[in-house]
Amino acid sequence: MIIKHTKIKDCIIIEPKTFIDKRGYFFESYNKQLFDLNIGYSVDFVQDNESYSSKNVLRGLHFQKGEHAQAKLVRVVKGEVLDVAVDLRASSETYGAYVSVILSEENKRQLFVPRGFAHGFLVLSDTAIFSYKCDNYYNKNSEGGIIYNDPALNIDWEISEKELIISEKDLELPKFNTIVL
Ligand SMILES: Cc1cn([C@H]2C[C@H](O)[C@@H](COP(=O)(O)OP(=O)(O)O[C@H]3O[C@H](C)C(=O)[C@H](O)[C@H]3O)O2)c(=O)[nH]c1=O
Repeated sequence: MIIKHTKIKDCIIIEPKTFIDKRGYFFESYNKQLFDLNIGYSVDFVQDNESYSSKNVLRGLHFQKGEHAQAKLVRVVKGEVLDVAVDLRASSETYGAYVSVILSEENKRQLFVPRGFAHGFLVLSDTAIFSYKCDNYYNKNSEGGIIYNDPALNIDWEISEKELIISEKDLELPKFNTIVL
């Protein structure tokens, strides 16, 4: 497992060791002992999610508020996405900053998004299967979000608005400077 730090403390890129032979490949997509050792603390994931999306679908930017906040370990099983995490931790020196990472079935890269972040992704390939672990259960009443194109975040999604496929719910998300965690 290779760990790569990003410009945001605690938001970590993980590249698992892949074993390739004439049959194909194998890699451990999650190993608690290795993960916790590299993250530096114990993360107890309790829920796995999977979504399937077509090209130009953008899901996000989402978070859960308060005690229902979720840390996520995200990866792409099929296809390729531009994955974005925004630091919403009020005491963080990178508050309001974001990291964007290409996650794909090819690079098998994973991104650990700690609690206190908004998360979203844009599908770059024809289709994408997105799979992730959460360390807290889904709680509909604590869902929050930020509109993906908020100038205050200035996220470069590298796509024009007219090409985007995005839910009505996500189009109505508030701006960064109005959110309450
Ligand atoms: C997240 C979630 C959703 N649902 C139900 C609620 C809706 O009826 C349906 C679709 O939910 P939603 O449109 O919120 O799905 P996404 O837009 O993929 O949401 C996710 O998108 C970004 C990328 C994230 O990081 C979050 O994990 C999550 O918010 O699944 C559940 O039953 N359990 C869940 O954990």
